[in-house]
Amino acid sequence: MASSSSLKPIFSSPLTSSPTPHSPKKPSSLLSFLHSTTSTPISLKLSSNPPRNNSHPRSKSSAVTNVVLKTDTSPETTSAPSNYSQDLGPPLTKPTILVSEKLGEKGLEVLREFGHVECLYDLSPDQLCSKISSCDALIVRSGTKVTRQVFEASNGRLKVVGRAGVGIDNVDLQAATEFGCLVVNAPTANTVAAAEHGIALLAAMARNVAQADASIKAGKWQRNKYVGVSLVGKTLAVMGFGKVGSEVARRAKGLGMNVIAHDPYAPADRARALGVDLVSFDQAIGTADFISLHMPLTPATSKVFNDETFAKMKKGVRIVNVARGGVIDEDALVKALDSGIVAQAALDVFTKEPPPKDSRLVQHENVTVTPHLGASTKEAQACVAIEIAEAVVGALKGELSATAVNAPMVPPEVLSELSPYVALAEKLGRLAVQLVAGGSGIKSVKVVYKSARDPDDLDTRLLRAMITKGIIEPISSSFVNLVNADFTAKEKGLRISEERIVVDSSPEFPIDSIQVQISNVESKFASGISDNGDISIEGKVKYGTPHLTSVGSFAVDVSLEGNLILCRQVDQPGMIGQVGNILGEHNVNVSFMSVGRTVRRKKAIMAIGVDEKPDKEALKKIGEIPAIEEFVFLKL
Ligand SMILES: NC(=O)c1ccc[n+]([C@@H]2O[C@H](COP(=O)([O-])OP(=O)(O)OC[C@H]3O[C@@H](n4cnc5c(N)ncnc54)[C@H](O)[C@@H]3O)[C@@H](O)[C@H]2O)c1
Ligand SMILES: O=C(O)[C@H](O)COP(=O)(O)O
Repeated sequence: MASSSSLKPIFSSPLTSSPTPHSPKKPSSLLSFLHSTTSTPISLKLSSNPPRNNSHPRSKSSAVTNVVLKTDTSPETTSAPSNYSQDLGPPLTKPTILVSEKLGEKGLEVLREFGHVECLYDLSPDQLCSKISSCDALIVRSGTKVTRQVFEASNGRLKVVGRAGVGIDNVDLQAATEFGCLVVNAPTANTVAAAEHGIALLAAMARNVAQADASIKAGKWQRNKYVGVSLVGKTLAVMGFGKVGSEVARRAKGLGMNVIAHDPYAPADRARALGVDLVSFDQAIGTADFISLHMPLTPATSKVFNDETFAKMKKGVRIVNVARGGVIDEDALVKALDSGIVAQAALDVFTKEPPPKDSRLVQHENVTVTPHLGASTKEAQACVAIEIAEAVVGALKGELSATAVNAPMVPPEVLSELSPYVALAEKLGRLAVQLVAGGSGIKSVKVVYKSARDPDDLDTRLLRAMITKGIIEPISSSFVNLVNADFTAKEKGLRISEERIVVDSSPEFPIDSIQVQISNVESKFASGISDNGDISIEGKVKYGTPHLTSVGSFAVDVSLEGNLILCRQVDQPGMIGQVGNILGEHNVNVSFMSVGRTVRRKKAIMAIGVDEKPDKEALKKIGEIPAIEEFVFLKL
């Protein structure tokens, strides 16, 4: 509801430095969405903020002592985290990239061309935590645990974690998301290597290769002891029919095996195309002679092979695991081996790596082991290194990453089409929140997108993220980006609902207008309240730039650049001149002006775009003009 006391001038807290006038820039990069306020007036600043003890997700004022892009836009005037956006050309300092496990030389070359690369292997958790606050990116394999403590210790500096491989179970994704840190992986480069290793273990296990090798090297000649079993004609159950699983299936078919698979999410036609039947979990484990594991380690798959499930297997089954040790309850497997339910196992991965030296499982005579070598071929490692280096450099440069694990994937063509609307979305969020009295207590925001396109043909995730950023950043110390927008909104109890309305306009443009409504709050500016009692503002993209087109029930038309003064006045001649004169006397340059009224000679709203923030004296004089009933100064 509008407060009746809102007829007084509203002063926002002053900027700590004067903004440099700039034309709005289109956010040309993902990092713009990830790490900076988009298309706002930007000035290059050297920031040497003292470290702040931020207990939670990336604060805007996090400690950075390098060049940052500071956006002088929020009422709280806090500095944005360091940024290497392409928008302003190459960064003045090189980002620091920590590589904590061995990475192929070609990948390191890609990294060195872009940043300062530090290869520090075998860091303890404490060492990693103390190093990470000076790093912009971290590249790991499966041996480094990227825990919540690592993100906390990074103090907001870590922008991207690159996993040089597939499995991201060693990265705390929830924490990464909360801290707005992008996680990328290299999902395809080691697929064939892992599949080949699975087949190698399958054959080696069936023919006792490792045991026979050890025996002959120990001076024995045990031809009868190491009689094997044949693969041809046997049933192989592939558990997890993804990239590696399907390559294993293809190869096993070539060996003459009957292949079935279990994967709750795999499309049946892909399996059928390889001549593989998708079956239930129980059917797979109950009928297979060999079981090969290829699912990820998740809460749902953790120890999914346990006493109960081993009991359902065909006696004498043989198991290969090149996925993750954690999917097997290792104590249960030892029991199943001892009882003969499982005749043999071949394991490349373990719950704890390396496994304890005295592990009964590793030492079991019917078990063949390798030290997590699935991805370790020269070819795969060369490809993985290049793939992850390019992904990390791309993310630091602000390019879209095709392998982001914790951010919505927006195809480049959609991104380029949405760019001006992304800028509009953030500005509308930023304006709407500044109309709220007290600036806080917002619980419910509705966003209405009007578009000529079918609602299903409109991906609004980026826009929602930027509206969230626009609303939250001015009123809190949270740093919001594409990765953590939904999380941050939820954490703050802010419900953002979206409505898409199909309108009769040109489908050439993805969006006709965006309206932001904030309900159940009081407003500093009574005229910002629409007929339904919500603060409501609407904007459009015109000539490629964001425009404000309505405030409450008043139509205006002002380009969203610089700052904005909204006045409600009696609709009478001379108002523009009076306000313009005051601003001119105080050396404030007016960039745009628009007047909208509901009824002639009654009430009108004047929207004035200004390059500089008027001083208190100028704002006081505007407030003293008798016909001005209320006004508000807003920073974009
Ligand atoms: N040993 C190694 O060096 C090595 C190398 C590469 C991959 N891997 C591991 O192999 C696994 C598979 O890798 P990928 O590249 O094929 O991944 P992927 O994502 O392409 O395939 C995983 C498949 O598992 C399926 N799945 C998920 N939950 C399941 C469940 N409860 N039951 C059955 N299937 C389920 C998914 O639908 C998906 O199809 C991962 O754990 C990865 O980390 C290990
Ligand atoms: O998930 C993976 O990509 C594999 O397990 C490979 O892990 P590595 O990079 O530690 O060899």
